[in-house]
Amino acid sequence: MRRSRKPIVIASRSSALARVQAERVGAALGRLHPSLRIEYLWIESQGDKMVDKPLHDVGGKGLFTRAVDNAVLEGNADLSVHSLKDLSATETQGLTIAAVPKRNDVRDTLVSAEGYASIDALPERVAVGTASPRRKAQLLRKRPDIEISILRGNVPTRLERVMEGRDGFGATIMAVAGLKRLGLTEHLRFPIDTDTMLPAACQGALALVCRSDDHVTLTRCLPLNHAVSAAEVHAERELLRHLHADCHHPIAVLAEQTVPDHFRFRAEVLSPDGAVSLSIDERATTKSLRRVVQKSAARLLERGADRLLGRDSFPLPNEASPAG
Ligand SMILES: NCc1[nH]cc(CCC(=O)O)c1CC(=O)O
Repeated sequence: MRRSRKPIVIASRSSALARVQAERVGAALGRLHPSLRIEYLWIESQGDKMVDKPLHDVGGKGLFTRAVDNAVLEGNADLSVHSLKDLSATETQGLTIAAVPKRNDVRDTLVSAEGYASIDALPERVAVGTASPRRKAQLLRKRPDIEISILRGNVPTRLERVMEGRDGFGATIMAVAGLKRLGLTEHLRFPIDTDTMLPAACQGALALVCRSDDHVTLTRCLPLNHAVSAAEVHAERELLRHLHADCHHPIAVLAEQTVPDHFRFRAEVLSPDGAVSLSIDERATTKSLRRVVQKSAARLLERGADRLLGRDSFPLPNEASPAG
């Protein structure tokens, strides 16, 4: 058939991490469909070019994904591969997540030239570079003395700036998954357990995105979907939607299957300075997960999550201060 000779075109950002991720997915699709040619369309995003400013100043994280989304929407590519953490929790009109492969390590890790083994071990007033409001708030919550400064750029650049001690950064926090995928495992000596630092929604997971009406690509991608990972990340994205939040907000959320059919669902909403935090820690079954997410969101909102997220200028009620 002619159709099977048409290549499958995968669009992706051109950063080192994005390339590795897209090529892994391409290789897996190639193994599933040996008669298909796999081609790549590398797109340098606006966000990758502007590394010195906070994301919200350069136009939000849509900058990283919009050009790639458009390539798929316009038919220049069949599929895009993203770190799911970088995607908005609301799907772009006309696109859908075709598959979520098995999720990688969800944790963050502490990276420093000095080899500090934990957040507690960091020296007083050390400068930690991060552009993540979540990591900033979580660090300040544990260590209010730490000086946070903005460190953006792709993973190898950030690593280099910290390891060479340039610009005075004493340490940074990175996702374990990104370092693993890039083969930078020598920097994975000090992972932070999820009780100490709950990760961002969908950390460690990839998304294969295609046009919602492209049943050929949807069908081809389906075998790459990992049902448990998909259930976890869908729960995490649902919490973000209930809270009208994304990764610009100091929010952490993790759904994890503990034993088949049973999940632990944790979330944390912080004030930007880490002074206040609200957390929830729930159990759910596959069947109840959706309801548990919804109830958790309602409870976080009741306890003042909206105000923590800066949607209201009212002072915080007393019960919302540092206990949570
Ligand atoms: N924000 C950038 C980003 N998006 C996805 C990853 C790593 C891989 C992942 O979490 O899936 C990273 C790097 C990091 O946070 O250190």
